[in-house]
Amino acid sequence: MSLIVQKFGGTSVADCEKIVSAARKAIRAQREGHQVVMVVSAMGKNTDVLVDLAQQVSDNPPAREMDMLLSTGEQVSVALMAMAIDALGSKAVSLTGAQIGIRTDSTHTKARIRSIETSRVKQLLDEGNIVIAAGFQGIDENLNITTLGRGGSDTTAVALAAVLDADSCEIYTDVDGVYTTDPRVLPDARRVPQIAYDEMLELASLGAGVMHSRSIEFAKKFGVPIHVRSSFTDVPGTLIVHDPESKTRPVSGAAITKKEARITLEGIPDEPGVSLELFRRIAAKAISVDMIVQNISKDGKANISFTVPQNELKVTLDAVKQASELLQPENITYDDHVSKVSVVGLGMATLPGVANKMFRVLSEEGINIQAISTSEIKISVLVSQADAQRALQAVHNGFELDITPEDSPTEVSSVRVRDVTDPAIVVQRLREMEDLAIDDIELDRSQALLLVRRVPDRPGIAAQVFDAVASKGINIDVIIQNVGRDDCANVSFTCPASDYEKAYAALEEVVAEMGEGEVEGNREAAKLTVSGIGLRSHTGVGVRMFKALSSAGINVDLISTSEVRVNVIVDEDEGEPGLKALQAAFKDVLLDT
Ligand SMILES: Nc1ncnc2c1ncn2[C@@H]1O[C@H](COP(=O)(O)OP(=O)(O)O)[C@@H](O)[C@H]1O
Ligand SMILES: N[C@@H](CC(=O)OP(=O)(O)O)C(=O)O
Repeated sequence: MSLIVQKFGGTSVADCEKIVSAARKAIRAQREGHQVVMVVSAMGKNTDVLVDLAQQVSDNPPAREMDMLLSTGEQVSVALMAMAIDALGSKAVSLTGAQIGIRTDSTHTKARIRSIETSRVKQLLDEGNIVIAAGFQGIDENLNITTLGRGGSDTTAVALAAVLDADSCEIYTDVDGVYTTDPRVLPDARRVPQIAYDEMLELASLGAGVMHSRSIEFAKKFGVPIHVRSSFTDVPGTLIVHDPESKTRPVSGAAITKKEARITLEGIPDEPGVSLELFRRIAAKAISVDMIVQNISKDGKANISFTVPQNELKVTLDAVKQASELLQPENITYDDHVSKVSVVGLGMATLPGVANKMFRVLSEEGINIQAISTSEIKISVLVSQADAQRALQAVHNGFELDITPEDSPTEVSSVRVRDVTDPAIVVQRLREMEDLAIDDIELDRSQALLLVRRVPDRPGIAAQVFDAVASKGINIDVIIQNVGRDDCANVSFTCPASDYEKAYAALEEVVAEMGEGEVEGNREAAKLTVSGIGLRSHTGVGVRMFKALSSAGINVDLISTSEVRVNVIVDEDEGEPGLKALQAAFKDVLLDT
């Protein structure tokens, strides 16, 4: 008999009428012959209400007690759901995370799943029940209640689908699928019939709140197709699978994170181990650092900027202060009113010209780019919060995301291509639940690194620089722009070493036109890439990387991060030893491919 996991988010169970309607959906699926596991979130904005209550009694509520409190929201809704199903004449049993046996680590409010018991759920299903699981919660080894981070019910649903070998994992929500960008922010966003795991992973981690990014990590790792659909209509929705919607489009979606904070350390030593000292302390506080931007140094000094969620600025600054005792930065600056606008697409890796197009579109809108970070399948820019909405609209129009690609699939089908249900595989899945998985560690020795230092920090600069380079037919790889001092910015990028001279000449022309800036470069650079799943959400990945490189005495010139890749640029002669150091550092999590 096939098994379906159906997840209903807060908006889909916001009132009793909606609970009854969700109950009907589950009963219908059961009558069609499926076993049904429901995963249910807290009603409406109930979790926010609970957070608010906590803040009324304490400025700094203990994380353990937050979990005790927040988990009650889901307990209310699962019980009501079971009652609704019972009243409609079907059998149902509700279970908390602990009752299912969702074991997590002890990182309260951001716990990671370690294993899931399946026996009780399976038995209840075999007895003809609809099993209703409380989303977003688990229990640690000391029986403390934990929660998986805001939005974590998606992760509960996909994790249950993975361990139960479900045929389908349906995410019911208040939108009828995944859109090219948040339809509430941009009304001309378009629903896509299909999107690739890697794209959704990046989009979710860059602000597309429709899915919790860790749920996509699970789905990708275990090959679970996710079907996002509406609780209120029968529109076919969106399938999240391995392949993208279109093979001809470079960009599949855009996202915005409105509330970010940027922190910059100016004038720190440009030596092996510096990044490690900084990010080790931040990772110890379980903060996911985003958009790390490091520029190569002048006079032995480097600048590092990075972003964190606005509400984590204070804790991050504490960690930065600790690191500063050792690093002695000349200056620390921060801005807690920045937004990040990103475009994502698997096609970007092979179709050229995406970056300069994005910068051009923003420049035409007169929007100043404060920082840039790119990886193979995403480009992110940091802009002021006041410009964010206009920036999103401009890139959405610029990449014609509102227009359906010609090769877009016409049908959405959520049936899983089942792999072999070998008990040994399931046991292994349980053991590996949320482990870091590295697919590959690569060394690319054919890169050159170029830098334009001290360009004026005003709208249109990035467009001017990258239009000039692109017009010479040069394929740009990683781009980094950092916040500079004295209203100046530094722009770095890599390109094939064979194009180094051409790129250098193009930059000199641009600098001459601008009347400001200095060009520098290194024809002999190497790119080291670690790719896998959960690189950003596993806060220790950067630390492991920087530790390995610094122990081998290797200095990092430039860093770019994304959810699925971390790239570092080093001198070419340090490429080979760097590769060996990274292979040794990630040996335990490197997948055999
Ligand atoms: N790319 C996107 N596609 C669809 N919805 C998105 C996207 N980005 C953000 N969203 C937002 O995600 C919301 C659904 O997520 P959420 O409110 O967490 O729902 P639920 O309560 O069902 O978990 C939508 O209402 C929409 O505003
Ligand atoms: N109720 C939790 C967990 C969750 O995933 O909710 P939703 O499915 O409504 O995003 C939260 O608000 O974070």
